[in-house]
Amino acid sequence: MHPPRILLGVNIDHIATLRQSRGTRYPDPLQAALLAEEAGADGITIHLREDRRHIQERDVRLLAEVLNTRMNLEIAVTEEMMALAEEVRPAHVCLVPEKREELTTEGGLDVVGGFETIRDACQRLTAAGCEVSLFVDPEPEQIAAAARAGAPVIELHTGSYAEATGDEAVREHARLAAATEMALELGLTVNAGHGLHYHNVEAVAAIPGLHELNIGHAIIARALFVGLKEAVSEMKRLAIAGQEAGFVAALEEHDHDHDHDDHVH
Ligand SMILES: CC(=O)[C@@H](O)[C@H](O)COP(=O)(O)O
Ligand SMILES: NCC(=O)COP(=O)(O)O
Repeated sequence: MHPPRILLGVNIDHIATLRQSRGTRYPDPLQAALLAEEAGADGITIHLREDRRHIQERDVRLLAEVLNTRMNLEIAVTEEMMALAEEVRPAHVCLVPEKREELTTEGGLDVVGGFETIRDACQRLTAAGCEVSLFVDPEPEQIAAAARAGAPVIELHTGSYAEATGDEAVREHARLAAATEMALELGLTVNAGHGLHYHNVEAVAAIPGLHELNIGHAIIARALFVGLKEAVSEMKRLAIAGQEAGFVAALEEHDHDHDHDDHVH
């Protein structure tokens, strides 16, 4: 059976990065979110960092009022962030690790190490009506812990894949595929994101069973040259093409295995 179409969540953090770099009112993340939705974004992702380097609390509250799709709010597991999420109640909350000195999110959440805190956070957010996702590296023990913690969704950190080249990229891609398969077997919904761009997105979208890709930096960067709507719709087209190619490849592999079995018997 044909899988449901893969979804694209557009991360608009870096619209706010540009605004904050001068303390102006522009460019406005709200305007970006609405344009992205018009271009086909299935959801809008924002990361409210503790240092407020880009998205501000005001953006979160205003976006909650104007979005036509769904908000995916990325936050660290701190009391301040948890209280805000419980108040705003975004459709999705993705719990992420955070370091002040990092340029961008460097690794996945350590669900094994912080199990009780993360399990309690999942319970609180679920009680507030949010669907919780945990941003994890493609590591079996982290995925198993995410399922035990009660998160219905994980987002696989694709940063290591995005940074790799040659054989290492092939290995990282295989890790993502194996992690997706394992998570699906545990009944989790599997999203993926970080560092995806116009040249590597198709291979990730081809992994069977992925639900949604969250992509920001590359889309906002391309928007400078082609406009945001074009940048979003091009990314969406590539994600869907990648998913389709993965589906065809899986069918061919299945047919090949059957032919092989027929010859053996
Ligand atoms: C958690 C994640 O991978 C990103 O969505 C995150 O938003 C990255 O943070 P910056 O946008 O600050 O790079
Ligand atoms: N969770 C990943 C995300 O939202 C976007 O990350 P990036 O494309 O800005 O690296």
